[in-house]
Amino acid sequence: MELVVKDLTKAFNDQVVLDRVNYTFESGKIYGLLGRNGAGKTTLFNCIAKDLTWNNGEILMGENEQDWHDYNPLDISYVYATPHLPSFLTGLEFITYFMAVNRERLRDPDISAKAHLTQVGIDQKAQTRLLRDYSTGMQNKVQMLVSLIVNPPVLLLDEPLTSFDPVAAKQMKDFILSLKKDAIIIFSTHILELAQELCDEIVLLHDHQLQPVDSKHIHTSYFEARVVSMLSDKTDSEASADED
Ligand SMILES: Nc1ncnc2c1ncn2[C@@H]1O[C@H](COP(=O)(O)OP(=O)(O)OP(=O)(O)O)[C@@H](O)[C@H]1O
Repeated sequence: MELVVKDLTKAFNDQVVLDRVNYTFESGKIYGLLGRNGAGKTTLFNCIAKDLTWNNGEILMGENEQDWHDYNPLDISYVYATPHLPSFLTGLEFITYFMAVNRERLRDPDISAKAHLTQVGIDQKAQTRLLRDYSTGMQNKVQMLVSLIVNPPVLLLDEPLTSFDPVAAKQMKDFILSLKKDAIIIFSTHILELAQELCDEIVLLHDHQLQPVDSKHIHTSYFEARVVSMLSDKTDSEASADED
């Protein structure tokens, strides 16, 4: 499966955020999306999820070029940086409702809502509390859970894991890795170590465009210097000097 972004342009009034962006994402890979504050990472995710309309270009999905087609927003699971949850429901009510509505898309229909919540560390007592009384980390776990209990061809994670305790973060990382075989996973982060640990490819959103970082640099000691250079508009020779 491929997710293809073709000549995508998105502007808010006269502010161009994405300018003829092109990229092909493939299933079986985890992509790390890096960029400076305000570069447009969330905007790109919102376009892919069809939460936003765009000015020009196309976003398509398909097995290969002959098969590229428009897609249903339900094909995209999107974990927002700030949880969007119905605060008036308990964790258990929400997951039970979500599973009923998405019954045909569940990864494992035999796992109960209670078991799912327990799996991500929301204990039985917390399960019957209102979501508005959950901590940010707990809300993020529930948000992540709803994206992971369905079987999405594309999973977008906007700055995930930042609010998780070390045990939950490890659990979620393992969960994300277990989904990689069948999905296109793109996550945005400012934590370079996390990108190095999880990602097969690193893509920078810089100067309104997507630029790959050569994968031979990902696991090197100078990765941080290379990314900082690329995001600071240094020339290649200046970047190499920083790496020495
Ligand atoms: N709904 C909107 N209306 C107007 N401008 C917007 C809107 N959403 C985003 N922007 C602007 O678009 C630019 C890109 O924002 P975006 O949130 O996509 O950046 P980001 O890369 O996710 O940033 P960060 O790393 O800080 O989270 C910013 O200048 C932002 O102010």
